[in-house]
Amino acid sequence: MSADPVVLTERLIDCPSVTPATGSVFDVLQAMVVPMGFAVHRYIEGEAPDGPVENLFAIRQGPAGSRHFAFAGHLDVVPPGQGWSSAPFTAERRGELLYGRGAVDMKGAIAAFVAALADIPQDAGTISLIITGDEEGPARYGTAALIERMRALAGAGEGSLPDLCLVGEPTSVNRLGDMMKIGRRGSVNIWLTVDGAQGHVAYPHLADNPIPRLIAMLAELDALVLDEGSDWFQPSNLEITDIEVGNPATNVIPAQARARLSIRFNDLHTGQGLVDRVSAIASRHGGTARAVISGESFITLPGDFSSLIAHAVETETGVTPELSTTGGTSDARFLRALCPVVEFGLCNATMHKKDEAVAMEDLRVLARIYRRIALAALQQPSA
Ligand SMILES: N[C@@H](CCC[C@H](NC(=O)CCC(=O)O)C(=O)O)C(=O)O
Ligand SMILES: [Zn+2]
Ligand SMILES: [Zn+2]
Repeated sequence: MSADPVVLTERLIDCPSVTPATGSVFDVLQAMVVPMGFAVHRYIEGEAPDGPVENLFAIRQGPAGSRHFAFAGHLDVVPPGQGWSSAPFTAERRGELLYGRGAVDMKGAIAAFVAALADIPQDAGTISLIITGDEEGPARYGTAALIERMRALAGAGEGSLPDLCLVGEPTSVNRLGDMMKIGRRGSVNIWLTVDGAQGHVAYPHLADNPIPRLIAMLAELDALVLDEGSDWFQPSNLEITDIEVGNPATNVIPAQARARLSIRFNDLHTGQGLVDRVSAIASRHGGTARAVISGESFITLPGDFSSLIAHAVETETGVTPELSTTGGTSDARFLRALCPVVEFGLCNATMHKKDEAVAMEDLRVLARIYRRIALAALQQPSA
């Protein structure tokens, strides 16, 4: 089996795996790591619409008492959308770039994990891969469920929980190595409903139109300034992401109007605090709010772990990574329950877009960075 991360990325891209992912893409990953001595545990959980989701935990035990370092990521990808120059699920090399859905987010990083592992001796310590088939979606049966399985395995003596974990999300911006993520803002999605009374538009006194109340509610919510940012985080933001009435008739006042919000919040807030605040505003306008808190904000404060990652990046690229908490959330919000987590990966300019592409040389450099990180993390004294 080739350990060239470009070839490994091609094999993964060639398996369609839109969220929720199961099956062939996991078969391919399993075939890559079993010859390296990894024990592979695979689980399929959940039903439509949020499942079934496949998750994979692969572990190679080091000497007794050795440290355990984990690479984490996702094999699911967002839908390709329209307008690609080549087939999104057939990897294609053009010039210095490799094209295909998942090239940077994040099959390329998983290929780089594998290429790095091929070059790490078993006696260096315990290494694992924590790979989900639902990071891009609701994640109901994804990494959180896999963590439960890992805890059960560890309890049964069939593995151990990691001491440190690196998530390979595409954190770099303009060039490989310029940014790593040491934390993430929290995320909450809120569905708003305003009920009225249906009726004829020419007889409004016999109806109650919910739309003006929804508009007033959204205007008040949209005007909120949640904060100005904090020591480690950018300001929180509230975005209206959908407005829906679904009224096909020109002469009917509808019975109900709905909207949806997404709030990305920093460490000055909790998800529940924001839900309570939005609910109070909704209620003043005669509406209701239903919320799903995806995750709270978190930070892995700069220290030995972030330093060793920065050192590996600097050694291979000459670039000093900025320590950031910007952007969306990630599965690090679940993994932080196990151990300190930091994220580092490829350039993210084409993620979720048509013609997603990775520089093939970046894949090779990333594999070398990941190898350095794993070896250094396994040698780090226990806290
Ligand atoms: N469905 C959940 C979680 C969605 C996770 C998603 N993450 C990214 O897009 C990563 C991008 C980056 O690295 O900045 C997100 O933040 O939407 C939810 O809605 O919270
Ligand atoms: Zn991703
Ligand atoms: Zn993504």
